[in-house]
Amino acid sequence: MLLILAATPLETNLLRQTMTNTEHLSCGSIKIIAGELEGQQVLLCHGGIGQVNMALQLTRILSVHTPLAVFLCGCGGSYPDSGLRVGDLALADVEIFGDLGVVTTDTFIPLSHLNIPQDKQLAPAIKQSIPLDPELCRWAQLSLEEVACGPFVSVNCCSGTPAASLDLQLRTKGICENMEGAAAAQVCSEFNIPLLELRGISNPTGTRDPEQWDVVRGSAAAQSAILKLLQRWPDR
Ligand SMILES: O=C(O)c1cccc(C(=O)CC[C@H]2O[C@@H](n3cnc4c(=O)[nH]cnc43)[C@H](O)[C@@H]2O)c1
Repeated sequence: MLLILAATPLETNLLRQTMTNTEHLSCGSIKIIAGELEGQQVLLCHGGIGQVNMALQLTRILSVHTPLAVFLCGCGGSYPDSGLRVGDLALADVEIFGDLGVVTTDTFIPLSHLNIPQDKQLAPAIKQSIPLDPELCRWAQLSLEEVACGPFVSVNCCSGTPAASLDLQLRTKGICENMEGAAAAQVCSEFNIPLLELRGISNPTGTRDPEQWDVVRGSAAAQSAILKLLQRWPDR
């Protein structure tokens, strides 16, 4: 069984319409839809917007269910030099906690670069970035015709100005910004479950001009790619 996850129901419309033999389950306060998609047994659910929502809900689900892999999908913002446009598809090879650190007058210091004493016996280590399963990522890249693969950046504070967007791009070399991926990557790594993250571009980062945003188009691109991957998923 595979777990398909998105932040919001808007990002799973197409998948939910395509699902067959559905059954509604609950896991605490989370609603899970169990069913079939492209011949695969799947669970589909929504983690909510933001890293805390996603970490909490995914932890709840993985405490009860053990999927072969988690497919995280949704929309995201493209960084200026990524070459990505609205409707394009992006695949994460690593997830970076983009705003975990300290803003000073002239720079940003990642939390991992501060000399914070750590005792890994007593507390979890600081993680600034989390690589996603390389085998799954490579398989997805080969299975999809047009997809840009690169670092994704998860933020609590989105890049709403050109300066913020450029700064994050330069610091992280990221191609796509979002608000949940790094949290999902950390939870999946804790549970030893491979994560694949695919996002359709809904907007360029650095602007809040509604003319340049299309969440429906971005979300549709990611969902179409998920359906394609399910058709090609090898029986394991
Ligand atoms: O109104 C704004 O300025 C604004 C800025 C960033 C995101 C939003 C959203 O309503 C979408 C949040 C949702 O979509 C993902 N997402 C899409 N584009 C971006 C982005 O440029 N930066 C960060 N997250 C983005 C995100 O994963 C959320 O789930 C509104």
